[in-house]
Amino acid sequence: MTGYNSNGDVATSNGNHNNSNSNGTNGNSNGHSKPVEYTAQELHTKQLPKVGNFKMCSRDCCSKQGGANNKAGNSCLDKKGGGGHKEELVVPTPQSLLDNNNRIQCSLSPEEVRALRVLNEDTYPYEVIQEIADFIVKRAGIRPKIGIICGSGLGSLADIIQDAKVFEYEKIPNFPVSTVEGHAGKLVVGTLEGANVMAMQGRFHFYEGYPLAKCSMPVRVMKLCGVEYLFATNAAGGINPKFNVGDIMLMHDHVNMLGFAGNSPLQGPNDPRFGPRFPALVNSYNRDLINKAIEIGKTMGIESNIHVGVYSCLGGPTYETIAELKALRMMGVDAVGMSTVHEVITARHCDMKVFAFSLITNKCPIEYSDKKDEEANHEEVMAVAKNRQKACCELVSRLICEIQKGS
Ligand SMILES: O=P(O)(O)O[C@H]1O[C@H](CO)[C@@H](O)[C@H]1O
Ligand code: HPA
Repeated sequence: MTGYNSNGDVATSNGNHNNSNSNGTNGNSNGHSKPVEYTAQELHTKQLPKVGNFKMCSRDCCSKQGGANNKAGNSCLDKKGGGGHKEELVVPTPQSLLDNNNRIQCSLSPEEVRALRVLNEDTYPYEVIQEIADFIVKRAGIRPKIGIICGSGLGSLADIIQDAKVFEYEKIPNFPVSTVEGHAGKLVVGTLEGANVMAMQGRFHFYEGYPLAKCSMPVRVMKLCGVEYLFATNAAGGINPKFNVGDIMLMHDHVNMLGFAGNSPLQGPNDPRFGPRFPALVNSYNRDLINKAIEIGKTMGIESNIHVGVYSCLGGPTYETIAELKALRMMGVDAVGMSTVHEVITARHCDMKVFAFSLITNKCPIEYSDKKDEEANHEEVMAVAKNRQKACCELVSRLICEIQKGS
């Protein structure tokens, strides 16, 4: 296995991470050029290459180009050599990096190694998150105070932002990409009700294959951009039998099912620049904002559609079984989804104020039935979200207006 030790050095599974081969000399025994040398500091200071230019390389490919077995060193990994991918940044397969003694043999630059490391590691170093935040703030020209995460089909929450600067996730260095329908994959920065805001039109879910720390990494980006308030929204199934499709549940607590299974966005070494090792989560959902939202709901004439309740996040992408739904209800859960909790944990860890709500897009069945129309599906989720986007937008804008009045 290839990995990185705490110094940022490339290491192989046998723990050998020095830059010499079995003869104690540098590189080239298999045609790949000199092994990479870099310091941990270097890994954190260089501009990152664009992912779009990456091309995969395998040992076979190297062999064809005269790589692994070529004494002349004409590897496609060696950009100075006679390799086939000279013009491109090559992402090597792990095997192609190892010589016959299982030692790293390649000519990746420190920047390339760092980009690969960020791509492959579960957690993001503080410095990388700082770079992403700087990238956004510099181009947006403002420091946002409120961060919004748009739930499935609720991307219109970002469409009401004025003087918007839009960043596609793909064009933000080291940002993951959205893969779910109803999550456009854009970051929108601008103003709403006079407040500087940034909104994620598209969030990252565990079931997309991202580790939780990666799913909620944008919350840390928000923090380093200057965000003080996180507004997290989601589409969810209503478990509380009093909830109807189209209702809004203001989250006042959560049950972290992924946490029960030993998974947390805060797993791994803790960086105290973000927050403490053991953060408390009681009072995670700002009571003042919940009360204000209830008042706003009354003035909007939708008080009977507004509830306060407990959300639970499961890993997805399957919707829940009847037995799971019954268990969740017994645990006091009112609405269920596949997101938000890891974002809230990350936001509370770095001391952001949190407001979150679920749009109830479907009623979860609690009895076995053959009726197909009682089964949850993503098309229905998005259709309901589209129908209720006006109310959700109004709630969010008016709450931001209240925050602005108080500041
Ligand atoms: O939580 P959001 O992103 O709103 O999306 C919800 O809708 C999708 C399922 O229809 C899942 O991703 C679930 O989490
Ligand atoms: O019923 C649901 N279950 C899980 N996630 C969801 N997202 C929308 N509806 C649901």
